[in-house]
Amino acid sequence: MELKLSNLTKEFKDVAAVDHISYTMTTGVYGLLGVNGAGKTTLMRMLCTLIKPSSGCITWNGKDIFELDGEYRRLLGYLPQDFGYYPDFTVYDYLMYVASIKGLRPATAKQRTARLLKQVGMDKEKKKKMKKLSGGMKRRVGIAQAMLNNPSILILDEPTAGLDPNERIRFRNLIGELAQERLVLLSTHIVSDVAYIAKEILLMKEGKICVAGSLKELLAPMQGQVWSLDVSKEDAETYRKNYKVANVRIIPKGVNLRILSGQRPSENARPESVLLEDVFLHYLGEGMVEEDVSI
Ligand SMILES: Nc1ncnc2c1ncn2[C@@H]1O[C@H](COP(=O)(O)OP(=O)(O)OP(=O)(O)O)[C@@H](O)[C@H]1O
Repeated sequence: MELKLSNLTKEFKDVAAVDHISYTMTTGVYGLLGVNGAGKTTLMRMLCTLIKPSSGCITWNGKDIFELDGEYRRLLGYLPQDFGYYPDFTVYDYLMYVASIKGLRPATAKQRTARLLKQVGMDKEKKKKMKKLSGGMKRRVGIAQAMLNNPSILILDEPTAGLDPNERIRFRNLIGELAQERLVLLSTHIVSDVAYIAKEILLMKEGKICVAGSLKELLAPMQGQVWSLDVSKEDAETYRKNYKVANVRIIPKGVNLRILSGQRPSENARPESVLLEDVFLHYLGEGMVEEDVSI
């Protein structure tokens, strides 16, 4: 099983939303990480054959996916960022309806729906109307609908958007489970969504993959470049101007900074182990501020 992107490009008027991407994926979870506007959705929509590339190609086991057409789409499950549902349908009826659109026979549809409702933990809620579900529950139904045809390729666009931390963990576990026998590509701008479960993480910026690999491979080159430093509020401002600061935390004596630097930024700086957040900042240029710190 191999999904291969070769020199894949999608241009809209004056923007290259996806810019000459080449990458090969097999089974397991692939995490596509990038800030808003990086090109994640455009890439995923091409992988779902919803839009055609401007140039380059995507092949599944060596064959162009647009030529495979329906044959490819039968292997595909997709959860778009805003997935449409009928608010007055119950969860069960909604899934049965999607199953019929996907061309499943009624007996298979019933069987799959029952199994998926259990797998995504929505069995008890199956008679609830879609409009009455929480954000996390809706997302779980979203995954279930994408899984109805037992796809070999599962594409999830921002599946954890709007979820609380518990739902996020639950979701990660579910995705990890589903990826045992299929290719799962999941986009997010939340680092922790992919840090634990992705076999490979692709960092995307301005239409390009700037770095990709396993968590270990992404962390290794940055060892020895992450520091923790306690400073006064006044000094913090200077450090923030002069260094990439991955995190700012108020402490009783002032401010604790997490600094990315090839050189020790101060004698008092303590080395820290690298996190995926640091890699994100290093390549994508955005850090995190834990608290409201107007310094
Ligand atoms: N149909 C379109 N027409 C014109 N420009 C578009 C179109 N779709 C996307 N773009 C542009 O392409 C770029 C990438 O957008 P895309 O939605 O793929 O990014 P993203 O990484 O999914 O962002 P987000 O996390 O905000 O959804 C953006 O500059 C966007 O404005």
